[in-house]
Amino acid sequence: MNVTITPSAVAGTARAPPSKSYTHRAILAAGYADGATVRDALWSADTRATARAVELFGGDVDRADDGTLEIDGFDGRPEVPADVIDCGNSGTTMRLVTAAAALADGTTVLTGDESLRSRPQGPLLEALADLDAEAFSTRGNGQAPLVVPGPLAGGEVSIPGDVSSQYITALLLAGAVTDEGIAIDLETELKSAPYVDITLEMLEDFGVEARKTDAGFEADGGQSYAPAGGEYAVPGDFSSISYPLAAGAIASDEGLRIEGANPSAQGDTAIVEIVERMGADVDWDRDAGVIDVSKAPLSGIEVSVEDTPDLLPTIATLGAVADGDTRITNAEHVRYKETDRVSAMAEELGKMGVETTEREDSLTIHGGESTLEGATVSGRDDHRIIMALALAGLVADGETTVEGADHVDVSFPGFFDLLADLGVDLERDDA
Ligand SMILES: O=C(O)C1=C[C@@H](OP(=O)(O)O)[C@@H](O)[C@H](O)C1
Ligand SMILES: C=C(OP(=O)(O)O)C(=O)O
Repeated sequence: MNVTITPSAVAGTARAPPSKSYTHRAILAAGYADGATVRDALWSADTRATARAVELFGGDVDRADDGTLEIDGFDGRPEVPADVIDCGNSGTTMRLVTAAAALADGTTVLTGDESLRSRPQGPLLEALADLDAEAFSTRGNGQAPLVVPGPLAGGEVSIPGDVSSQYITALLLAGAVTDEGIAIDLETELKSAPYVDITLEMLEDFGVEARKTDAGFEADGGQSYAPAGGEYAVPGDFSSISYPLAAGAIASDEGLRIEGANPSAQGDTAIVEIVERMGADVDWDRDAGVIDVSKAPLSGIEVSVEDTPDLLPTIATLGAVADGDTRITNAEHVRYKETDRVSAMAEELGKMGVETTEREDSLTIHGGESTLEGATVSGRDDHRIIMALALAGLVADGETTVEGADHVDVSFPGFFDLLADLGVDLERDDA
C-alpha cells in the first residue's frame, strides 16, 4: 500500500497504542509462567510473532474481543517446537525467543523476513556458546536463520552492550529458570539501557528476582514466573506516542490531546521533553496520562539517542521542520534496526529537499519548514521510517507519497486511520 498525504492540520484526541516492548515481554513471561492474563496488550505483527513462539513452545495464546490475552504457559520448560519459528520482522522476538529455545530439550530453528535475516545475532549466539549451549547461524555470519540445539545451564557470561540490549533481556528472562541463574558482565557500555530497565520492572511484576550489578546484570536461578493476581496490564507506548506528539508539534493550531500516556520505565518518554525543548507547546499530566500539544515555531537542538534509538526517525522529521540544525548523536546502534535508519532518514528526507550531514554515529538535519517539498519516498519496509515520513508530509509543500506504508502494522496498526481521524487528508492506494 502507498499512502499519499496532502498537507493538513491535525486536531482532536489520539489514544496511545499499548507498548510493544512490554507486550513482547508479558507474552513471553506468561509463557515462562504457568499462564497469565495480559490486559491492554498490543496485537501487532511483531507481538503476534512472539505469541506464535509461545504456542510452538507448548503454550496457548487466546485473544478476547476486548484485546485481553489469556495465556497458558509452558511453565519454565519450552517444548521442542514442531515447526520453524518465524519471527517475521521482529528483532525482539528473535533475541528473546532464541534464549528461551536454548532451554528446550531438543533443537529449535528460527528465521524471519529479509530485514531480520540481516540483523546481528552473533553476540547472543556467542554468549549462549559460553554458557555451553549450542547455538549457531546456518550461514555462519551471525545472522538468522538460527539453529539452537541448547541446552542452557546458566552461569557467568560476558557480552558487548553496544549492539543490542535485547541480548541482555533475553539472557535474564531465560537465566532465571536455569538452576544456576545468570550473571552478565558487560564488555562495553550499554546502549538502549532503559529497555533493560523495562525488563527488570516486568520481571519484578512476575515475581522474578533480577538486578543491576557493578559488572552488568544478574538473575537468580531456579525461579518461577507468576504475576501478582495472575494478571498483567500493559502501559501505553511512548515510541508510538512520538508520532502523534510530533504531528501536534508541527501541525496543530487548535491542539491535539494524547491519552494513555502514563509514566513507565520507557526511555522514549524523553520525546515529551525533546519536543518541548524544540519549542512546541506541551503539557503532560502524568497522573492522568494525558499530553496536550500544539504547534509553535520549532528550533533545532542537539539530542543523544544512546538510550532512545527508536526516536531517531521522529526527531529527524522534527529537525527537518525546525529552524537551524538538529544534531542527533550516539546513533550508531540505530543502523542495526529494521533498516539502517540513519541513512534511510538522511536519504528519504533528502528526496523532500532536506539537507543532512551523516556520520557513522550522528545525523545532523539542516532544517526549516520552507525547505520541505512533497515527494515520493520509500518507507524502506520499516514501520518507523514510514510513520516519520508521513509526518513530514503534513507540512511539506505539495503531496507526499510514502511507498510500502502497510508495514506500520509492525508496531502501530491503525496509524493511518488515526491520522485520518485527526483530520489528515490522505489517500491509500493498494496497487
Ligand atoms: O527490548 C526492546 O523491547 C527493544 C529494544 C531496542 O533495541 P536494541 O536494544 O537492539 O537497541 C529497541 O530499539 C527495540 O525497538 C525494542
Ligand atoms: C527496532 C525495533 O524493534 P525490533 O528490534 O523488535 O525489531 C523497533 O520497533 O523500532
